[in-house]
Amino acid sequence: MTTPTLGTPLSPTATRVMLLGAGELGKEVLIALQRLGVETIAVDRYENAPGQQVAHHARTIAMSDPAALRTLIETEKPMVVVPEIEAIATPMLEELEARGVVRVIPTARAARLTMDREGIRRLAAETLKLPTSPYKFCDSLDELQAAIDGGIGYPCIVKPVMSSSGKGQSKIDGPADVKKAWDYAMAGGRVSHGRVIVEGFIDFDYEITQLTVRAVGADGLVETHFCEPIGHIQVSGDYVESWQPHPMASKALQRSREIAKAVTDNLGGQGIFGVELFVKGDEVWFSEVSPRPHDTGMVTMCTQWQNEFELHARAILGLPVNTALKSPGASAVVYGGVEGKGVVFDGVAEALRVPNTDVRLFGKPESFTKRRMGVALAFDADVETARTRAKEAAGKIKPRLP
Ligand SMILES: Nc1ncnc2c1ncn2[C@@H]1O[C@H](COP(=O)(O)OP(=O)(O)OP(=O)(O)O)[C@@H](O)[C@H]1O
Ligand SMILES: NCC(=O)N[C@@H]1O[C@H](COP(=O)([O-])[O-])[C@@H](O)[C@H]1O
Ligand SMILES: [Mg+2]
Repeated sequence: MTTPTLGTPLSPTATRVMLLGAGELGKEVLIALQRLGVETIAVDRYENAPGQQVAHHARTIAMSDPAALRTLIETEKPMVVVPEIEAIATPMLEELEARGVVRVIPTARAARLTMDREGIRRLAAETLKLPTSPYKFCDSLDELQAAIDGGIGYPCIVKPVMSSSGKGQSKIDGPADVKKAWDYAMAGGRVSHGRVIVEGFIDFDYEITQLTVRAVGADGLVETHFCEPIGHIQVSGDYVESWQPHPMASKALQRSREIAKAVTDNLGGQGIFGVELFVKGDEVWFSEVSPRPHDTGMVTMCTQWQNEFELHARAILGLPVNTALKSPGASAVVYGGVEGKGVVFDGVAEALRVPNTDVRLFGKPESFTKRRMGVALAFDADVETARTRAKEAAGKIKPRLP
């Protein structure tokens, strides 16, 4: 591999990078790329997505439509395409990558395998033999009931195969919940699919995200770098709070990193991955992986010298990375709380008066009760103080209809 060269944006020498998905995570990747003089194209399914507001170019298409995706990539001719959400026509990305039209981050195969839960779960559990919850894939309510009766048992968790941030996910505690969970999954997936995964419930002590970076070293070979583990709390399958570093016994940390390395080695390419793991004592289960920055990793905006978005940008461009921690810290989510367009945010000044805090408002054009609209960040001498302050700051921000 040759040493990377960067060009001048909006000129014939520009290094052009396209983000497929331009939510809060993509917005920060775009900002990191812009700081390195990269020309950016932000694509999303709706107008004025957060990342579209900071990129050089904004495009709105149905990213799950293969023909629309191909036309866009062939027209815009980016050097690199960076998937930011799951719901993308990834077989088309594989085709374009195979034809040498574009480079996909980390690889088109990784984007395809992680776009639905089946690809990545079968790879982790069946090919790599990593420990996971027991699971079955089902295409009907009858199959779901049979899977539960046939061994998954209660409690268990049902998720659409294509969904994220807990959409369509629910816990089943007994036979009375099965139909409700099926109906909820059918309504909640990102692409209507009619297929779910049912997983046995893991009674973990805590869960972490192990951010793992594959970046090119001085010798031109890809090296793996680990961030400090991120602890988090999820409500209804969506993250509400995260902190870094999460204290871990050395054996559990070592096991977590072995699992993260096994999965990311197989997925390959360059970039950051968010490896989600459940931990009980020294036992560690693989849950899933994002081949991109992770929502719980937003905490790194106040805890690392190079946050997860900067790490992704650097790894993509073939530049060196530094995953060192700067300070313990925490993040807490600000939900919309209301339904409507053009919401206003009261209490930002009060939030920022909480010591050592910062705030990101994503600028999403429309609010839903449970849509993530912003995040509060706090650093401190210890994680517990940071958590308290991040939650206090988040609680002071009040979105309302204009
Ligand atoms: N088998 C399980 N046992 C126990 N808890 C689980 C299980 N599966 C999921 N959970 C809980 O639900 C959360 C969300 O699950 P998962 O990560 O699979 O959903 P997701 O929709 O992909 O979320 P995201 O896209 O935000 O990562 C997990 O972080 C965990 O707290
Ligand atoms: N867990 C995945 C995740 O957090 N993804 C982030 O949420 C955005 C979609 O938000 P929206 O549903 O509010 O449009 C995505 O674009 C990405 O930034
Ligand atoms: Mg998850």
